[in-house]
Amino acid sequence: MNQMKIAVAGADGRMGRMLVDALDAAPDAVLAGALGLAGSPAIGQRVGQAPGVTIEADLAAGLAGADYLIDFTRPEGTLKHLAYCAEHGIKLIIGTTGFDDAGKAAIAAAAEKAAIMFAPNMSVGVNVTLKLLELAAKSMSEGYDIEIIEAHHRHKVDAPSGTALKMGEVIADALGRDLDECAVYGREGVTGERDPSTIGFATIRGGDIIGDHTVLFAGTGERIEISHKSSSRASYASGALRACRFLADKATGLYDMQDVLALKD
Ligand SMILES: NC(=O)C1=CN([C@@H]2O[C@H](COP(=O)(O)OP(=O)(O)OC[C@H]3O[C@@H](n4cnc5c(N)ncnc54)[C@H](OP(=O)(O)O)[C@@H]3O)[C@@H](O)[C@H]2O)C=CC1
Ligand SMILES: O=C(O)C1=N[C@H](C(=O)O)C[C@H](O)C1
Repeated sequence: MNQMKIAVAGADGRMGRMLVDALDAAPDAVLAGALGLAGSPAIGQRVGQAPGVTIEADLAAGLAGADYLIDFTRPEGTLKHLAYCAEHGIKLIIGTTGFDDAGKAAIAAAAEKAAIMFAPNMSVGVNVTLKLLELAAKSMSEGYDIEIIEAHHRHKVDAPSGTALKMGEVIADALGRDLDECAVYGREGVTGERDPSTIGFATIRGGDIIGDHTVLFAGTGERIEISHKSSSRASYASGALRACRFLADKATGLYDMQDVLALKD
């Protein structure tokens, strides 16, 4: 079998370790390289079951044998990796969240030179939930207040989560609204009555919560809650491998998990 040669960025991180394990278990893929942050004690450490793979800070060394890079790091790290992958035609699977508009534009531009998967949540369940939210928002466009509540572990550095923001975008699009104009990120003090055109966000951080998202449609006399709860990071890792398989025959272009799961209209 022709195995996919996949490198992992942030190989010593929570998702990086999970991805290395998933690659070790995948019959159609092999860990072909590993990247770490320069200065980290992880540099030079051996990872995975494939012989000779060590965590490298130097991109040329870490990516020498790879056709794919899976990157769950930080926006500044991903953008550095992005430039290298675009230049060398390495397919890039981006799970990192917290990009600003300039970062997102750089990803779109790089997709003209390499195939890129960019999704704030690679789990099948969350991506099906996005589809359910589109339907719910269209059916409850009047008379329902929409609030998005997310909870994550104490180490998470960005808020709201990339998934919560994506949920907001999907709902705003379905309602013909612009999320930048209607999002309310937290409330404090005398806020006045709720504006029905807004989409509210609430963020919880604590302990080892892997990732919970609930969208509340609160009407008169009833409320609907659509929730997804992660109980293992394995679902993100298996989604990332599925994304690699999807990119196998793509040379360029920007894709998301809705493409992988054929959930686009
Ligand atoms: N799309 C999805 O399905 C999912 C997305 N995520 C996202 O993935 C990202 C990583 O999450 P998680 O694994 O929990 O985070 P961790 O902090 O556990 O891991 C991050 C890794 O990236 C490395 N890193 C940090 N900064 C840089 C940099 N500037 N350049 C290169 N490498 C860097 C870290 O190195 P060091 O340890 O030395 O700091 C570490 O190895 C987050 O943005 C998170 O939101 C998470 C889960 C699922
Ligand atoms: O940082 C995390 O852990 C997660 N981040 C992603 C996000 O910001 O949505 C995906 C998942 O919720 C876990």
